[in-house]
Amino acid sequence: MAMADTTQLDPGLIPQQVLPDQIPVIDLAPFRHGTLAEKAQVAAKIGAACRNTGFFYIVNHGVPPELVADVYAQAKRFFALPPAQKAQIAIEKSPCHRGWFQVGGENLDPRKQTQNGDLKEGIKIGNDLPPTHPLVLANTPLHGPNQWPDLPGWRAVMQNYFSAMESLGRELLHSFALALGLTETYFDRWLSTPMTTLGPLHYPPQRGHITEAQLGAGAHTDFGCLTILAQDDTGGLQVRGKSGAWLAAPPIPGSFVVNIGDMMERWTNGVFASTLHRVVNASGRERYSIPFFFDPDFATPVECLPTCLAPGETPKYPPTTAGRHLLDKINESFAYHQEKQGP
Ligand SMILES: O=C(O)CCC(=O)C(=O)O
Ligand SMILES: [Fe+2]
Repeated sequence: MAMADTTQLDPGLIPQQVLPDQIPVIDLAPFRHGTLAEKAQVAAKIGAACRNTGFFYIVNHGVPPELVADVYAQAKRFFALPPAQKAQIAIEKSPCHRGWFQVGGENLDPRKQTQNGDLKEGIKIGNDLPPTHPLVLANTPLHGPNQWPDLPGWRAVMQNYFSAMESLGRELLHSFALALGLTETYFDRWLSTPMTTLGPLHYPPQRGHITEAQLGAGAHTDFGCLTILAQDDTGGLQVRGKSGAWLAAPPIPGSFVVNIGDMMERWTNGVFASTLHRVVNASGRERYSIPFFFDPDFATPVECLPTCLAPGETPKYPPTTAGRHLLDKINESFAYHQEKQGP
């Protein structure tokens, strides 16, 4: 392929093939429909993955494949618009971090990517709260209305997917609670108005000599509690294994990739791992992915969970809140957001 010939990967960017125990494929059906014992077995597998690389695939998750296909179709429809039309919903116009960001608008590895941000564009879609919602009236950062493009049918598809993923996120938090020795519904008290974000991404093909100075997505850990990712068949997602080697996390049809973010690592005092990952799109093709970030209510206290402190141990992190934690992380990655400090 002529295009691939012009692409040269820095040797450090070539991943190892993943072994099944490094990023396991977990069948969620027995968790969704099974007996208590079957649920406990699935939770134990999820707990083992969260304590290891913090990454796993889920299958039989209950989200219809047609809905996932519709979201890809609508995301591609938006990204194919002329830039001026996309800019009508530019994220810079939003008081609550919603809308389109252009290629380079997010920089997930500012230490290595000193000249350019990530080689991807994206859209941030959150919980669409009206101006009269008490949290919006109280000027709570990151809460408010979405910016919707003027594309018939677009909003309905995104909202359907958003709801399906929110339900799945709640279910996964149930499994996390069981895996941590807590009651299944332990986290539910902090999920009244969870800070959830659907963020379709488009990675243009990357050519030439590819180095860490600009990747599709620079090496980073996710900010929040948990991420549920749909990736297309292009490949390019890499996860840093416990040994320090970069592992390929290839597409598996019908699956989602689930991973732990920094907030969950902090909440569990490091019991669950928030692991570096990155996207190297050397395919010569466009790549699309659809991450969904699931975080609890803004005011949630994030301090060492009761089951995560061994006798004699002290917490590794001072207490914070979910909102403060997310604002700090967003400010590190989105230059435009830095003046929006929050409380
Ligand atoms: O596109 C992907 O496969 C991963 C994206 C990602 O890691 C992120 O947006 O946090
Ligand atoms: Fe990520």
